[in-house]
Amino acid sequence: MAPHAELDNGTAYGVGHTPVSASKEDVFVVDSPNVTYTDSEIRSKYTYRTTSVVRGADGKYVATPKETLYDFKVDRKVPKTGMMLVGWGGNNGTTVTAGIIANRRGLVWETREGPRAANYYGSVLMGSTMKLGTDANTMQDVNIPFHDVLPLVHPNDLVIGGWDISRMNLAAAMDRAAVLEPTLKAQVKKEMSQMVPLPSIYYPDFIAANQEDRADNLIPGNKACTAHVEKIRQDIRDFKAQNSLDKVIVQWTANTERYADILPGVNDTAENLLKAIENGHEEVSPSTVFAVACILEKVPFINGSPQNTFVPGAIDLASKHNAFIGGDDFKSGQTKMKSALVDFLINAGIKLTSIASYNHLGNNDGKNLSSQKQFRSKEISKSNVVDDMVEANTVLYEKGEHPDHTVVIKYMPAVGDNKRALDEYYAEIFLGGHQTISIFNVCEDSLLASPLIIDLVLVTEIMTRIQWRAHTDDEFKGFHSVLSILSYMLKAPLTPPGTPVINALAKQRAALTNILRACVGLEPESDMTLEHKLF
Ligand SMILES: NC(=O)c1ccc[n+]([C@@H]2O[C@H](COP(=O)([O-])OP(=O)(O)OC[C@H]3O[C@@H](n4cnc5c(N)ncnc54)[C@H](O)[C@@H]3O)[C@@H](O)[C@H]2O)c1
Ligand SMILES: O=P([O-])([O-])O[C@@H]1[C@@H](O)[C@H](O)[C@@H](O)[C@H](O)[C@@H]1O
Repeated sequence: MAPHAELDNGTAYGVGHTPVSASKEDVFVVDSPNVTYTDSEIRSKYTYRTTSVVRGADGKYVATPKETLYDFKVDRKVPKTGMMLVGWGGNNGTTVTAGIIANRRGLVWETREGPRAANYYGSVLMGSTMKLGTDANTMQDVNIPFHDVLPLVHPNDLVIGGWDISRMNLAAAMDRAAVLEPTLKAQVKKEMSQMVPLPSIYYPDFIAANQEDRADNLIPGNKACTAHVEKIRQDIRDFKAQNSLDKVIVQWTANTERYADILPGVNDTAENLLKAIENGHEEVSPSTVFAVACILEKVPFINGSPQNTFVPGAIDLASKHNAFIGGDDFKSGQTKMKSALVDFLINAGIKLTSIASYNHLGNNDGKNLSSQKQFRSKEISKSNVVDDMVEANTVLYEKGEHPDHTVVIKYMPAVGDNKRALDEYYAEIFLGGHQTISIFNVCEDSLLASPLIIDLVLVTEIMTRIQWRAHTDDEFKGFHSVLSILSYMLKAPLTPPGTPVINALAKQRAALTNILRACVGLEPESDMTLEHKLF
C-alpha cells in the first residue's frame, strides 16, 4: 500500500491508495488521500470553506474566503439500538411501532385500492437519495440512497419500548388510534398486544384536562421530584439491559404541554433546575423531568412536541453532561409545506404579505390542543417557521416587517387523524399585482409523523458515533449537545444558544446532507455542475 502522509498530529491519511477496509455492505468507497478506512472507523480530513464578511467604515462589505481544516472520525460499528417513546400508546407511537414491525416482516395487506406493501415513505433517510457525484464516463449524476452515506442503524433493527399514562397495550392503543387498515393491524396485533407501556409521570396542569380519562398508568406523585428522575433513569437502564442494547434514544411523542414559565432561580440554570426538581417545584413539566433523566443517563432526548421542554436549565445541564438533546415539534405536514413554499416565494423575490394557516383534525392530539394553553404551544411553533426567510430578504422587507400570519386549529372528531389543512398565501408581485395561493392539504398526521420519528432516531444515533477536532488539535470531541442538525424534521429547531435558527427546508436538508458527507470526506453537494457548462 502506498505510504501514508504523516500529518503533524500523527493522523495518517492514505496517499493515492485504494481504501482497503471499506466493508462489503458499503455502497461506495471514497478514494482520497484525505479519507482512511479501518475496520473500526472512517477518518476524514475536511476543508470547511466559508466566507468571512466585515463591513467597512464606508458601509461596503469586505468578503474574505476562509478555510478551516477539521478531522472527522466515524465509529463504523452499528450498535444495537433501542427507541423509547414517551407517549408510546398514542397515535404516533402505535403507528411507528406497527410500521417498523410491518417493514421488518415485509408485510403486504389488502386495501380497497389493492395490496399494499410496507415501506418507509416520508423518511428522508429511508425514502430519499443524495447525489454522490458525476459518472466519470457518462457525466450523468450518480445518486445513492440517503441511508447509505454512512453506516447508519436500520429502522427494522430498532428495539422499541416506552412509557404512557394510559395502560392500554399497543394493539388496543392502535385500534384506539384508528390510523391503520384493519388488514394490516390484524397481522401485527399479536406482537403488539404483548407490548405494554411503562407507567409514566402525570402532572395534570401541563396537558388538557380532557386527557384525564386516559391517565390510568401512573408513577405516584403529581409534581416533579428526584424520585421521578431516578425512576425514569432506572427504566432506561432496565430496558437497555433486558434487550442487550448498546444504545438507547428517547423521544417525546406524548401530548403537547403548556409552556413552562422561565423562572430565575428555578429553571434558569442546571443547578437551579435540579434543585427545583428536588424541591418539587410545580413549574417543572413532565417533559423536562424526562429530559433531565435522559441527560443524567447520557441518553439522547428528542422533543417531538412544541412545548419549551428545554428550559435554559435543561440546556445548561445537557451541555455540562455532553448529552445530546434536540427538538422541537415534528414538522410533518402543514408546516413542512409552509417552510418550503415560503422559501420558494421569498427567494423568488415575491413579497409574501399574509399567510392564513387553518386546520382541523379529530385525533387525541387535536383534542388536547382544543385547550387554549396547549394550543398556544403549537401556535408558537407553527408561526415562527417563516422568521429566518423573511429577515434574510432586506430587499422585500424593512427591518421588523413581516407577513401577517395566523394559525388556527380546530378539533373536529369526525375526521380523526386525517387532518384537513387549508392555507392561503397572499403576495405582492410585479407592478402592483398579487398572487394568491390556496392549498387544501389532507395530512394523515401519524403516517406523516412516524417516518420523522425514525429519521430523528437514526440521525441522533449516528451523531453519537461522530467526533471532530480542529486539525491542529489532539483531542476529538462530539458535536454540541444541542443537535441543530435535526432541524429538517422539526418545526421549531432548537439550536445552541446564540446561534441562528434556520427554518428554510432546503437549507435544513442541505445542512443534514453535507455534514454527513463531510464525515466521509465528500464535498458539499454542489448544483453548479460546471462540468456541464464549461466545455
Ligand atoms: N403529525 C403529527 O402527528 C404530529 C406533528 C407534530 C407534532 N406532533 C406532536 O406529537 C405528539 C403526539 O402526537 P399524537 O398524535 O401521537 O398524540 P396522541 O394524543 O395520540 O398521543 C400522545 C400520547 O401521550 C400520552 N401521554 C400524555 N402525557 C404523557 C406523559 N406525561 N407520559 C407519557 N405519556 C403521556 C397519552 O396518553 C397519549 O397516548 C403531540 O404532542 C403532537 O402535538 C404530532
Ligand atoms: O406539522 P404540521 O402539519 O404543520 O402541524 C400539525 C398541526 O397542523 C396539527 O394541528 C397538530 O395536531 C399536529 O400535532 C401537527 O403539529
